[in-house]
Amino acid sequence: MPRQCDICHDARAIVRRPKTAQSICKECFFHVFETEVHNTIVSSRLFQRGDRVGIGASGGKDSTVLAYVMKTLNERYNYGLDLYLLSVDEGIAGYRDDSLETVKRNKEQYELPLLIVSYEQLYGWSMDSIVQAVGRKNNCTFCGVFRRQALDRGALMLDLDHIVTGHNADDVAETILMNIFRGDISRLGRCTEIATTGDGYVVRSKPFKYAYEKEIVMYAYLRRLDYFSTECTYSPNAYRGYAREFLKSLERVRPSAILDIIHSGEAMHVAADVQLPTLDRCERCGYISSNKVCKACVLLEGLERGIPKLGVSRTNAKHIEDPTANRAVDLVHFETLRRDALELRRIRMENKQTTQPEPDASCQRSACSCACDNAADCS
Ligand SMILES: Nc1ncnc2c1ncn2[C@@H]1O[C@H](COP(=O)(O)OP(=O)(O)OP(=O)(O)O)[C@@H](O)[C@H]1O
Repeated sequence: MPRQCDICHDARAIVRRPKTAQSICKECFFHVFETEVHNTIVSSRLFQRGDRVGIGASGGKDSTVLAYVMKTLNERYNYGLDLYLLSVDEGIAGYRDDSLETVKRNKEQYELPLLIVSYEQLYGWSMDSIVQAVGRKNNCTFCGVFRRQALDRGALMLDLDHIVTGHNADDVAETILMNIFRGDISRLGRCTEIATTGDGYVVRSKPFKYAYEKEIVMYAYLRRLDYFSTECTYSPNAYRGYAREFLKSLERVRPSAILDIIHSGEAMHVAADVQLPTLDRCERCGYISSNKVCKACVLLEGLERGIPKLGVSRTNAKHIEDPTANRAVDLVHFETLRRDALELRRIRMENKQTTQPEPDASCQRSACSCACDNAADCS
């Protein structure tokens, strides 16, 4: 006889939750998955009403589920967020161009505005051309550093308050393990935080911090979401690969290992007398950096001078030229982007004020979209 759902005791169970070992039906699975993400958002106070939130959208399963769930929760619980899709085109033919087609379909399906920024446009180099210059060995370093900054640049172009990414519990646990193995305590502290200030202007957070990758895949499958599932054509990050293997082997014996590692990481504290790197702004492009020149600028200089290894290791980074020297590709300074964003905001506020409807004195509703600025559905 088919097993009944452990939650509603009515429908047939079709999912066994790795997190709790419960066997549950499809509707209960959707409900618990979405409610857990909502609880994470509320208990961490991730957003404020009116926030402009960009969803880092790669077209893969995590960010596609994130876009769907963020839209659903925003409507269900009336968060009052303005949601956007923000994608980075790294310039990887046969991979990112195809996954961005998925994001363009998601834009229509979820009715969310989309901005795509590309490495070519921002840095003058696509990943395909970087790999030609660097080879396959260290290309992930370039991609990771450039993507992080590209998302922050895109966020300023859209005047966002916040970026959410689809990093899930498995990703967080892997990163904790990697930072422990490397003894990188400053990163260890940051990687367990659910929200960070990224470039110093835009908050960045991981609403899926406690969501298991397996459940995200199940959710995407059961909701029949449109996502892209091919792996990147270039070599995967080898070190993360080891941490992932190790985590998977722990999860096989003890499924709670993923959450256990996250909670242990959260409980670790750096002793007060340990000196951590201080963050300042890059002298060239204004991006947040613990050195005079940020990693992206050093990597770019290496590419332009034909010494692509410059910046790949920490010691090489010291051999850069005069930090103020002109280069072939000048990144738009972050302060310029920031000023443009503030100007955009000013114009938007002005437009909002001139197009506001007159307050409706007779309106008695608590949820109201007339000028009393409550919420939706005031008739
Ligand atoms: N090209 C991109 N454009 C926008 N956001 C991105 C891009 N690549 C990654 N991200 C963001 O960073 C998160 C983690 O990226 P990662 O490369 O680890 O991919 P992933 O675990 O395969 O996620 P996904 O399934 O969403 O591709 C993604 O969920 C997404 O929010």
